[in-house]
This record gives sequence, C-alpha cells and structure tokens, in this order.
Amino acid sequence: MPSRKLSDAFTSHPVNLHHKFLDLYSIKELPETHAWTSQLDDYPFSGDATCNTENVPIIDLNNENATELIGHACKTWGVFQIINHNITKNLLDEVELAGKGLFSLPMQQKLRAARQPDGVSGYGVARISSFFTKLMWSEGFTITGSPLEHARQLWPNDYHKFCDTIEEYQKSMKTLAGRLMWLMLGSLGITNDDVKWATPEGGCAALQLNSYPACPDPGRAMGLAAHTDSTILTILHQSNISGLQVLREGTNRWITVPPHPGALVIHVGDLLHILSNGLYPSVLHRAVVNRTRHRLSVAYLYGPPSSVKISPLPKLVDHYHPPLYRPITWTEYLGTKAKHFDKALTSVRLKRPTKDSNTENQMKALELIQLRHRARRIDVILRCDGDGENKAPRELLGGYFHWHSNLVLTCLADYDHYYNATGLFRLPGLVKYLLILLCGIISFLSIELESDDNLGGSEKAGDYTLAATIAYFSNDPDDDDGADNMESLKEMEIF
Ligand SMILES: O=C(O)CCC(=O)C(=O)O
Ligand SMILES: [Fe+2]
Repeated sequence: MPSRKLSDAFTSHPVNLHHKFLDLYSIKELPETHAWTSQLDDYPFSGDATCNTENVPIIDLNNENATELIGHACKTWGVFQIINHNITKNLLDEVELAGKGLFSLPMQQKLRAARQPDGVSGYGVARISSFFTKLMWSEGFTITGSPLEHARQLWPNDYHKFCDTIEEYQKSMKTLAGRLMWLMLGSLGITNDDVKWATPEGGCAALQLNSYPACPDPGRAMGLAAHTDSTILTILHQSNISGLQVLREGTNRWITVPPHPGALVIHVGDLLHILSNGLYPSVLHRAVVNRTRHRLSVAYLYGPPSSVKISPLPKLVDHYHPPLYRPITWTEYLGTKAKHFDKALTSVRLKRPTKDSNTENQMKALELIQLRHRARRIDVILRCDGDGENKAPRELLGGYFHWHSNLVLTCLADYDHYYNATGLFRLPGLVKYLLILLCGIISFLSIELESDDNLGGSEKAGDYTLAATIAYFSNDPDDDDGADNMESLKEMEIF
C-alpha cells in the first residue's frame, strides 16, 4: 500500500542530525565541521566560477505572452523570476519578519520544535546534510499544513501573530502556485482535460524558512549545498540579500540570481521534470553566504496531491518520445530523494533499449518471422492437400485472404527485423499500424469465411494470424510487453 501523506515520506529513511546543531550566530571563526573545500566534494563546488554574463529571465505575469515566456524559461533555464504576481510587498515583509523572529530565538527554545528524525516539519539543519561530510552554514524550519502546533511549542503564550502571517502567506502562495503550474503546463499544450488532479483545491505544499547567518569565512562555507527541489515548482522569496545561485543548463557555471525588488524566484522541480518527460529540467541550485549580513529565504514547495501518481503526461509521449520516468507519488519520490539524493531522478528513470535489448528485439522479430513462415507453410500444405477441389468459393476466398494477410505480416516482420538489425530506416508508425490493422481485419474475414467445414487447420492458422497481429502490435522496441506477447503466442501451441 503506497504511503498517502507527505509525513510518511521519511519513515523508512530517518536522519538523526540532532547532534549537529550549533548556534551559528555566536561563532567568530569557521569551525572545521563547516569548512568546505573544492576537493571535498566535486558536486557542490563543481563549476565554482560564477558568472553573470546572462541573467535569469524576469517575467511580468501581466505580459500577454507570459505563457510562451515561461515555457521558454522553463526549457532553457529551469528557473525564472516573476513580477506582478499579486503578492503584496506587505505580506512578503511580514513573512520575512516572522522568519527572523523565529530564528532569533535562543537555541533551546527552537529545539522545542525540532524536526523528528523521520518527520517532515519542524526546526533543523537541512535534511540533505546527511549526504555531506561537512555541515552547512544555515538552519531551517519546515511547515506542512497548520503552523499551530509548532508555533505553540515555540511561543506558548504568543503564537497568534506567527500563525496568522504564515497562514495568510500559505493561502496566497497556493493560489499563485496553482496559477503558475497552469502557465507552465499550458506552455506545454496541456489543458484541464489532461491533468484531472490539478484543481485549485488540489495540490500539496510545504513552507521552508531558511536562515543564513553572517559567516566569518564565507569563501569556505556553504549555505545550502547544490540540489534540485522535489516539487512541481518552488516559489522562493529571497530577502534583498543575494545568495541564490543556479547552475546554467549545459554549462559548468553558477549564475547568481540577484534579488529584484518585489520579484519571486520560480524553480522547476523534479516532478515537473517528470511530468514534462524531461522537457523542463529541474534546476540545480545552491545558496552561498556572506560575511556581514544575515540572509533569510522563504521557499513554498508545491506539488501534487500526495497520493497521485505522477508520470510523463500522455500528450507529451509518443512512439518517438517514449516515457522516460515511471509513475511515482510525491510521498514516494521524497522517500527516493531521501535515499538517493542527486540520483533520485535517475533512479525513477525507465531503462531505454540498450544494445542488448535491441538484440533482444531483433531476436523477437526473427522469431516472429520464423513463426509466420511456418504458418504459411501449413497453409500451403492444407491448400495443396487435394481439399482444394472440394472447397466452396467462399472458403477459397477465405484462404486467399488469409494467405495475403500472412504475406503482408511476414513482409512487415522482415522489414522490422531489417530495421532493427541495421537501424537504417523506419517505416512511419502510423503506416505500419494501418497495414497491421488491415491484416487483422483480413484474418478475421478469412476465419469467418473458412470456419464451418473440414479446414480446421486453416482455421487455426487464421486464429494464429490474428494472435500474431496482436503480438506484432506489441512487438515494439520500446514496449516491454512484447516478450510477454511472444510467450502467450507460443503457449497457444497452434503448431
Ligand atoms: O535560500 C535560497 O536561496 C535557496 C533555498 C532553497 O533552495 C530551498 O529551500 O530549497
Ligand atoms: Fe531548493
């Protein structure tokens, strides 16, 4: 039974990082536990050179071409900033203040709301910390659903203000996230009919407050190590202090996303990467720290209802664009991420035909050819058996039909075998399927016409032609069921 709630995500991958809490605000010298070096880990520091010769697109949501601009940004960057998003400056300031209030509490007080090792919400170091030997120069607070329980732990008598602000922010973010998701999906040609779960009420989310205290040695520290978000999309509010960097698609360079007054940063997350069948890549990003200023960011992590299976959208999948990822719920994906981290997307990727499976397909095609040749031989034997003289005209017509559908199928099998063996040229799928469909109809007619007397063998051959037609439909290089169909075909033991 798959897990239904987001909070179930980490039960099988708990991380105990409680011993790692340090009060970063009072430290005057970077401790060894927090000193990152480029040799330490090739991943977070690779592409160390930052360069801003190009800028992350800023898109005005009032622009009449917003959908196209967003589509282009998702495809080429996986990140963009938005303005005119209808979230008031006042609300952005309030949520920032709420976060600052929380992180400025004494450590003992914050620890009252510490995240459980197998939990999602609460105070703690970044969950991805368990994948690194060095610690990050940050602390975080995650809120899923109502902030009430944690707020009461933090401020037993005075939690209302925090709760009101967070709840208002969550409400506004949900509306904006739904709107953005539809702009993103719309830019892929997806409509409401294609994604039934994407309703205004649907969708799950978590709010992540990140705090990056001023750091005595920012060049050797890491605020938040490179990662992609396990979301459909993330709406990030960064205070007016820069720190967010994204890895430019196809390069090895980190680009700083400069704070733009009133703008919100939107990340393509792993689940949109899956839904779009890889067309919109999730963006790799990290947060760096600075020597003098405390930086705060608020990430709204938006995803589908937690028990909905996410897979490449059927509209974006066809013979030439087979699905790249297997279906997975958000909860399951979070569990996968907790286990595999940066290999999570790869771990849900479907295996593409390799050289070996191509060989397998060639074998399948060859087997099919051999079976078809046998069918033809039996047909010929039956027809030359002397019965021919006694046949009624419609039976002869049936035999004729049968013979020809056999012939076309055999040619197609030969052709596909040739294609698979040489990779030279492929018959357009539609033409192939139309021909096969025609064969199926002809075979059916041939059974109807031949059915009622002494041509039992030929009737079986007719059955066989139909079965082979079905198998042929499935005998596709990208279809794992092809082998099963061949097996059931053999099990029929027609010959
Ligand atoms: O603080 C930032 O700029 C990045 C935060 C982030 O990536 C996250 O919360 O997932
Ligand atoms: Fe992130």
